[in-house]
Amino acid sequence: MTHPSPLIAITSGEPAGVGPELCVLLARRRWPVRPIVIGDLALIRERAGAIGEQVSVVEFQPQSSPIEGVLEVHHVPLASRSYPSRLDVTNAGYVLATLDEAIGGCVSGRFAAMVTAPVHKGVINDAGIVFSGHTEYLAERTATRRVVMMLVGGGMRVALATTHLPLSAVPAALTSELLRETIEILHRDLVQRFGIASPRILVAGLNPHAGEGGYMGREEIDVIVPVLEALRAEGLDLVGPLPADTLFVPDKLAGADAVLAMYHDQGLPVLKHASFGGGVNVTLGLPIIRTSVDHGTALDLAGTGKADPGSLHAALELAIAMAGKAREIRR
Ligand SMILES: NC(=O)C1=CN([C@@H]2O[C@H](COP(=O)(O)OP(=O)(O)OC[C@H]3O[C@@H](n4cnc5c(N)ncnc54)[C@H](O)[C@@H]3O)[C@@H](O)[C@H]2O)C=CC1
Ligand SMILES: NCC(=O)COP(=O)(O)O
Repeated sequence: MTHPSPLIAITSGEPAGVGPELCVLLARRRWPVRPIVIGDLALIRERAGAIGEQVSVVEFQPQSSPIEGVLEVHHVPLASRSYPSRLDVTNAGYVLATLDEAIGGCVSGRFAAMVTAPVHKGVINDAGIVFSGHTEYLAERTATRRVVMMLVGGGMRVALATTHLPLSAVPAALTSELLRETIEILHRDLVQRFGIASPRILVAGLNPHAGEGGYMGREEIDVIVPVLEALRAEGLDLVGPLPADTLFVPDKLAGADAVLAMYHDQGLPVLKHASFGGGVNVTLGLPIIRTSVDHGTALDLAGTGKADPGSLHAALELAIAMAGKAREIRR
């Protein structure tokens, strides 16, 4: 008996950005799952036309069998017609509706995972909706108290202890509770979602030279070291706190399964330098699987067909691998 291919939701993101056309390009490849784009059917057809892609775009019918080379779209209507590069606050609710559709489908088990094309945080906030990113939105919508953002690319996995907050707010946000829970989630998901039996995690310090014995900041002494010692006593393989400037040299990374950076721009520039266009953003700690592109809406490229689909492809590949691991665990 043949099993139907798992469905994976691909949210098409900000309609004026490159997300819709990157979704169109998914149809060029054969996937071992059934990718279902979530977005406005007419928009996806329009963007396929704009970039000269000859692909049949049809409305997703759960009862029908997938047809090779045909792009299936679960239709969520735009509020207003969208034009490449032209942000429109009236479509902010639409963007969130596509996310809600995918989240609901993952929670109910209809979708095996969700993959997100980029959204524009600014225009959603301009519409009067407080929104700092998918990561925080997914946590709220799935009632998950703590999630961890991790990027995968260039042979590295880089997780973040803090994400979208001003740099000046980072030290106060780095509490023992946050750090402990972040490391626990990272360790657990590396085991369960990535199949790494005993992950080794390199942990960065916050301050230059990891605080230089307290002369350049005390967060290492007061927060990071005590948390690492407590978790090591529970059997976790943690190295650090390491000075962030030399943590990413190849010798240090060899043998490590992941790096934990203390803030967004401590970890991500290194990873993006190594993998931009092919990196993947994963949200750990959720009850569902979510991966995403490593780039933003690229409004400067929207509608031109010049945007590189590599990161969306890598995000779908990783979601497929993670969904496969989840099926193995359930068996
Ligand atoms: N996963 C998500 O939803 C993400 C959303 N964003 C949002 O995107 C918006 C724009 O952010 P920016 O900082 O301008 O970053 P961006 O990634 O949109 O653009 C930065 C540069 O990278 C280029 N670029 C981006 N994606 C590309 C691709 N696929 N192929 C070729 N070149 C590409 C752009 O043309 C631009 O020159 C912001 O609102 C930001 O919050 C940013 C990162 C991730
Ligand atoms: N820098 C990563 C980013 O902005 C994407 O965040 P999210 O929307 O995946 O939470």
